[in-house]
Parts: sequence; C-alpha cells; structure tokens
Amino acid sequence: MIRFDEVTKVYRGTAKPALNSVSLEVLSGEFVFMVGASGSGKSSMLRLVLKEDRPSSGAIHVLGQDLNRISSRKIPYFRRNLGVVFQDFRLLPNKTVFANVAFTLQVIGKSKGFIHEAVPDVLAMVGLEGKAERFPHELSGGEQQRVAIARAVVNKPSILLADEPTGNLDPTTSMGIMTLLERINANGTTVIMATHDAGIVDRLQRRVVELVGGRVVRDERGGGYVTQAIPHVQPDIVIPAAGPREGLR
Ligand SMILES: Nc1ncnc2c1ncn2[C@@H]1O[C@H](COP(=O)(O)OP(=O)(O)OP(=O)(O)O)[C@@H](O)[C@H]1O
Repeated sequence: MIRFDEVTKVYRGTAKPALNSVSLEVLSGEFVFMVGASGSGKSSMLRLVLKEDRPSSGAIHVLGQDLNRISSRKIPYFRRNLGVVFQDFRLLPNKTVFANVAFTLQVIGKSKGFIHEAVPDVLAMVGLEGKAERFPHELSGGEQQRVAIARAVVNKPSILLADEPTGNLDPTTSMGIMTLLERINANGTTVIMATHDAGIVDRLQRRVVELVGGRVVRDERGGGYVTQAIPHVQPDIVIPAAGPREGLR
C-alpha cells in the first residue's frame, strides 16, 4: 500500500537530511503511529506520501504508483485516494459545516445528488448530525476536528494521513477523535498518524514507527510511545560508581 525504499530527503539550503535512508512498508488496513521528537521527520514523511514534495533519493510507492514516475497531470487523481487531517483543522471559516465537506466533492466534480446524500451520511458517521448549518467558529475544537475528518473521508479514501490530529485538543476530546479514527480504520481505511501524544499511543497499542533525526529507530507492533527495551533518553548527569579509574567512562 505504501512503501519507502531508502528514502532520503535533504531540504534545499540544509546540510542534515530530514529523512535519512528510510525504508518502510505499510500494508492495507494497518493503523500506524509515527512518533519522534519535533523535527525528527514525521511531517516530511507524510508530505512525501501525498506527493507534496519529492525525495532527494530513494523510491516511494503508494497504492501501486511509483511517485517518482507519476506525471503531474495524474497527481490530483492520485490524491483523491488519500484523506488528510491536521492539528489546526484547516476548515474554510466562511463556509458552513455542510459546505466545508461538500466543497471537497464539488472540486472533484461530484453531482449535487451525490453530495446531498454523502455529506449528511458522513456527518452522522462523525457524530455531527444537526450541526450541518453551523460555521466553524460556532463549534468546539473537537467538533471542528470531526468536520475535518468528515471532509477527509467523505470520498472514501484508501489512506488517511493524520498529522497530530489531537494536538490542539484536551485528553477526553482526543480520545473521542481516536475512537473515530479507529472506526474509520476498522472500515478498511489505512491510517497513518503522526503524534506526540504518549497517552494515546500507549492506550491504543498499535504499530509504532519511531524516527530519530530522520532515521527509523523502531518499528514495533503493539508498541508504546517510549520503547521498553531501549530507553533513548539518556540522563544528563551520570554519577560514576566508585571503583577503579579504568572502569569509568
Ligand atoms: N520546507 C523545509 N525547508 C527546510 N527544512 C525543512 C522544511 N520542512 C522541514 N524541514 C526540516 O526537516 C526536519 C524534519 O522536519 P519535520 O517537519 O518533518 O519534523 P516533524 O517530526 O514533523 O516535527 P514536528 O513534530 O515538530 O511536526 C527538521 O529539521 C525541519 O527543520
């Protein structure tokens, strides 16, 4: 479904790669958390999957397409298979909930009849029935994220990419959003979610891919936010045990 083969990304004007020889395969139907410190390369990976950017070297295949070879004419069609949600929701402020979700379908030329069936269905699925005529500023953060998720999945994408979707939400609201993402995944959509939310990762026990400085350092099924085996946060101060000098490092 998604395959990275030795993908390196060096942004123009920078020396250190944002992604360094990343190889990774995500299978259809998986739910994957991408974790790692700020700047470790999570968003860069998501942007490459979306073909919003190109790797400096290496190959990326998404849904059977080699993204190094896809023509620019085909990119909008390719992207119809992918839904995206962000931390800051990115709703259109002057459009109602209904219009925000409908807009995605209008852009790709769906008929009015289709839109008037699909939008209420997806709003009910995300728990927003009765809120179709509200504007984004009349909704809570959690509700705004539900609109963004509705918009991302209304065209039934094969893959949903979520970049810190709970980053602006309180823990209870976040768990509601995670229940929704799990439901979408259970219905067959592959979900990849970048997150700093340790509580969520520990609770859901899904596949966890950890990046450090642009490299994959862990890929664990049923993992937590911090690996049990190799603590990667070293204490700043090491108090050496008393003993022969050669024994100290
Ligand atoms: N457009 C860009 N131009 C130059 N450098 C960039 C660009 N985008 C990202 N970077 C750099 O690439 C590295 C990886 O950034 P990226 O945004 O992928 O990390 P991240 O893990 O998503 O971080 P965060 O958790 O803060 O969102 C960082 O060093 C960042 O400064």
